[in-house]
Amino acid sequence: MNDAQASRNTRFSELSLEEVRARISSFAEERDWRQYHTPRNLLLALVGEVGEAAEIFQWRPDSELAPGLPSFEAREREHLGEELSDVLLYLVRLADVCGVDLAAAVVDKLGKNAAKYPADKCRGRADKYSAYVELKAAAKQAAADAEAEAKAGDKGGRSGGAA
Ligand SMILES: Nc1ccn([C@H]2C[C@H](O)[C@@H](COP(=O)(O)OP(=O)(O)OP(=O)(O)O)O2)c(=O)n1
Repeated sequence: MNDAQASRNTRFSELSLEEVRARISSFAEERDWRQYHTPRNLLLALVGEVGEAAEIFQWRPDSELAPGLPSFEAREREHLGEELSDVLLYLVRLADVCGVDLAAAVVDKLGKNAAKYPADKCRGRADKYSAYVELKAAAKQAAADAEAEAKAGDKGGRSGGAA
């Protein structure tokens, strides 16, 4: 990573997925909108908002879309933030009404991704994991090990947990 790339890296403000879940849930309840927030409607709304985010990029030259979007004006970056927020809000709400613990699912998926794409084998290559045929068995074993470890930790946590 060069200096220009490093200087673009910013941290997000603190916000948990649980807080987002609770706030969009209250927003819907206060408006009696649970009736509209069905899994299908929310998935369609999510895809629609992805399209709105895509509209911001479409037809622009590659030179304007370098990482960090250096040529974007403040209002354009704010607009992008609004559309990405809509995507996140509908995604979290969709997970909620589908009974998916999105925070847990994300942590689990990150672990699976790491097992499928070992850094030492994949660094600098964008191949799909299936290209690493010789690694598949090892990745599967690593995923199984991670699951067994998580289960063991879970049991330990439960048995040692408070009331
Ligand atoms: N039935 C609805 C309607 C809206 N929202 C919330 C979630 C989104 O964050 C935002 C979406 O609002 P709009 O449909 O008005 O979409 P935009 O904010 O993108 O407005 P526009 O389409 O004018 O750009 O409001 C919601 O939860 N449920």
